[in-house]
Parts: sequence; structure tokens; C-alpha cells
Amino acid sequence: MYGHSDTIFALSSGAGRAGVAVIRLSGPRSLPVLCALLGRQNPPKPRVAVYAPIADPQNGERLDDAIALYFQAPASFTGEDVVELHVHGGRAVIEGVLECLGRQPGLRLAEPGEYSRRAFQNGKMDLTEAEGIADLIDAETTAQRRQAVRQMAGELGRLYEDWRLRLMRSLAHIEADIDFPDEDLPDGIVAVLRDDLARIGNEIGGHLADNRRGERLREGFQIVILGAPNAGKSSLLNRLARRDAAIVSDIAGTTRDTIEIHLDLGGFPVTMVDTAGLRESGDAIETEGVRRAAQRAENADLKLVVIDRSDWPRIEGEAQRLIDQNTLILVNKADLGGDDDLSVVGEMATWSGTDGQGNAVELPVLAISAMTGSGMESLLQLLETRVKEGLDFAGPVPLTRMRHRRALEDALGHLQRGLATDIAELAAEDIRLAVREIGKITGRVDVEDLLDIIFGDFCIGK
Ligand SMILES: Nc1nc2c(c(=O)[nH]1)N(C=O)[C@@H](CNc1ccc(C(=O)N[C@@H](CCC(=O)O)C(=O)O)cc1)CN2
Ligand SMILES: Nc1nc2c(ncn2[C@@H]2O[C@H](COP(=O)(O)OP(=O)(O)OP(=O)(O)O)[C@@H](O)[C@H]2O)c(=O)[nH]1
Ligand SMILES: [Mg+2]
Repeated sequence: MYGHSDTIFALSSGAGRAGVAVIRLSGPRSLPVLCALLGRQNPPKPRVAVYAPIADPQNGERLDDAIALYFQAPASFTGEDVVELHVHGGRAVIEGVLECLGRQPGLRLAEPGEYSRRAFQNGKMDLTEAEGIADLIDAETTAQRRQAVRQMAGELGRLYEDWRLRLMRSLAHIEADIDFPDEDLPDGIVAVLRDDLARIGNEIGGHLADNRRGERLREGFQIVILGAPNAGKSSLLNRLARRDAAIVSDIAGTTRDTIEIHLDLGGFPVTMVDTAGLRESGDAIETEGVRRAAQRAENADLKLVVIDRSDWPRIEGEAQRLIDQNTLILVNKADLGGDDDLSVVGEMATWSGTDGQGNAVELPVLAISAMTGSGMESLLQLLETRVKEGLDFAGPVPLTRMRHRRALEDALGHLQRGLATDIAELAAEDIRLAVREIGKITGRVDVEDLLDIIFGDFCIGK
């Protein structure tokens, strides 16, 4: 397959000034262009780094002293001839080398994800592995990195391929029965087939019923701070962010839009959202802020309802309507406290009341002071526990993308329909469709129309 495509090039390291920058070329013109830059006829040995000046072949101007590396097809990342130029990471150096490469016949700038796309098309990896690489580059916390590395190494792809192959085996038996109806299948084979198919269905069902752990680990755990105006929501956000992310004032209705910060809690990614104080207001902008707060609350993995200690234990209006099982009550301004039980900051208590659906709930309560920071350690510990419960997993790799989930749901639907019929031809067709859906996940079936979408999300140079 290699040898028939354009030669592409791009900066593969990060944009901007750096010690060293890596520019990659892939395709049939990579090696001749490298020789031209090095000003030599004989190509460097594959996989042996060469330290040498590189110069513009057109005018001989020296561009840099670089390290060059040649990977001979098919033993390269893309499966094509690949050349790497490790140059000094100055803006003008990078610009000069890229500009020079752009002038070489047969070379063009790579599109986002094009290296990985070629690697996939040349059989170096399946789609889940390519998506694992993209996730690894986007990983911001340890847990995200671990999940991405497992996927990049093919664990998810093997799981799906195993289901696909087992389905194909069952399909082959059913087809044999259809094609050779006279040669009776051995006694009991139909029952065995049914068992196998049902088992695969159960495995897929179990994989789907994972509470979206893997997907949420990629997205980050969403915690939304809610409460009446002036309760101290923005003060709490700033305390957790350790910076002045949101404006704080004693004027009720200070925050109007939602404000997000990103936290790493014990290796897990958390998005913490500050919202407008919840109240009925004549102000159109504030009303829109309250609407946005309620909207974010709906998608939250955890809600923190902040109340001023003088309001304890009353939670009313919109804040009360937004309460559900996944809610923690934070009684703020504990530094102003008297000697009631909640003046013991960091101590857990319980709030008994009704949630937005009218069900009786018992929710954990923590007294804190966003101003002095007391109670913050207990809060962080509690949040970390909740985040881990939500995202952590031991055992097989979890589902990580909506794309995979959709395909598996469809596959399971086909499989269940196949199991429900006694007509072999219909069952075979349903299983064929299930096989096809799973094949789309790894790219074993024709997925040309999917590739633009999948690889378009990658960064350039990947
Ligand atoms: N300098 C540099 N570092 C890098 C990359 C790169 O492209 N260049 N990578 C870019 O992602 C990652 C490493 N990934 C790579 C994957 C495969 C091959 C490769 O040459 N594969 C051949 C040979 C396999 C072997 O020797 O075992 C092959 O698959 O046939 C190279 C890099 C991370 N670090
Ligand atoms: N004493 C004391 N004051 C606090 C504490 N937390 C916040 N405040 C004060 O309470 C006032 C409101 O704080 P904010 O953080 O702006 O409250 P908010 O909930 O974001 O308010 P809105 O954005 O209007 O909904 C400010 O004057 C803060 O300094 C606290 O723990 N103790
Ligand atoms: Mg605020």
C-alpha cells in the first residue's frame, strides 16, 4: 500500500519555542528529500541517528545542525518510509525547515491525524488503538494516561475482535445448516450455538452497563457548585483552584455565567463548575445565568449545594429542586459560627429533607469556611473518594467512546433479535449485522466514511 501516496510532512512536536523540535516526513519522497537536505547521495542507514548540517537544496543555505533519522518501509510508524528531523526548536528554524520542505516536489503539509490514518490503513494498528494514541496525547491525569495506554496497546481492540470472531464462528455454523439442510447438524448443536450467542450478548451487555466510567474518565468528572446568592460558591471555587478564577463580592448576584476550572484529584480529572446564585430575578442576564446553572446541574456527576450557615438547615427554591442522591451539602462561613453542632468544621453531619422529586433523602453535610480554608482537607478527601467511586475500575478495559457504545448497542440489538427467531435465515442475517457493527469499531469492515471524522479530531503531526 505504501509507495502510492503523497509524501506528507509536519511539525510533530508542540508549537512554539522549545529546545528541540521534531519534523516528520512520511511517504515515498521522504528519503530522497532527506538526502537532498543532507547534501549526500548515499542514504543514511535505517534507524541510525545521523548528526549533520541540513541545508536548503535550492540555494545551499544552512538551516540548522540537526539529527536525522530514517525508518525504512514498512518498519515505521506509518508503514511508509518515514524521516524525522530533530532540529533546534526556534520559531524561525522550524518555519525555515517547513517552508523549505513545502518547496520540494511531491511534498505537502500533513492533515490532522494523517500519520495515524496511514498507520491504520497500512495495518499498523486498528481504530481503537489509533483512538488510544489520541487519548494519550490528550491525557491530563494519571488515570487518563493509564486508560489510554491500555487502549493504545490493543486491549480494547482485542476484546471487540474476540466478540466479532466468536459471532462469526456461530454464523458459520448457522450458514452451514442453511446450506446443507440434509446433513443434520450434530444433536444439540443448535442449543450450544444459542448458549454461545447468549453468552456473547451477556458479555456485551455487561461491558455496556459500566456507568460510563471509561467515557467519563476521558471527559472528566463534573462537579457543579450550586446555591443561593452570596452563599460563597465563587469563594469555594477559588479556594479549590488556588487562584482568583471567579469574582467574589458581597453583592448578591455577582456570578452570572458558569465558570469552569480543572482539577486533578488523586490522578482523576475533575471539572468544577461555579454557577450563578439561584434566585428569582427581574434581571434578564441573571435569569439566563440561573437557567445555565440548572442545566449544568442536570449533567453533573456530583452537586455541591452551598448554603450560608445562617440558613442551615433550610434549603429552598431552585436549590432544593436540584437536589438528588448525588449531592453534598456544604455549610459555608463556619468561621462565623457559634457553638451549634456544625461549628465543628470538617465534621460530617446529615441533612434530612426531600429531593427535587419529593423523595426523602439523607445527604452528607460538611461545615467549611471558603474564606479561611478550614474544612477544605475533609472536603477534598470526600470529593476524591466520590470521584474514585465514579471513575475508578479494576479489571477489563472499559468502553471509552460514544462511537463504540453506539456500535455495541446496535450489535447487541441485532444479536438479541437473532436469538429471538427460530428461522435460521433470519438469525443468520441478524448475526451478520452484529458482526458488521462490531467490525466498525476496530475498522475491520469498510469504514472509509468514518475515517474523516475519527482522524479529523487528531492534532497535526500525529
Ligand atoms: N522520535 C519519535 N518518538 C516517538 C514517536 C515517533 O514517531 N518518533 N512515536 C510516534 O507515535 C511514538 C513511538 N511510536 C512508534 C511506533 C512504531 C514505530 C516503528 O518504527 N514501528 C515499526 C518497527 C517496530 C519495531 O521495531 O518493533 C513497525 O511497526 O514495523 C516507531 C515509533 C512515541 N515516540
Ligand atoms: N466570613 C466568611 N465570608 C465568606 C465566606 N465565603 C464567602 N464569604 C463572603 O461572602 C460573600 C459572597 O461570596 P461569593 O463567593 O461571591 O458568593 P457566591 O455564592 O459566589 O455569590 P453569587 O455569585 O452572587 O451567587 C463575599 O463577601 C465573601 O467574601 C466564608 O467562608 N466566611
Ligand atoms: Mg459567585
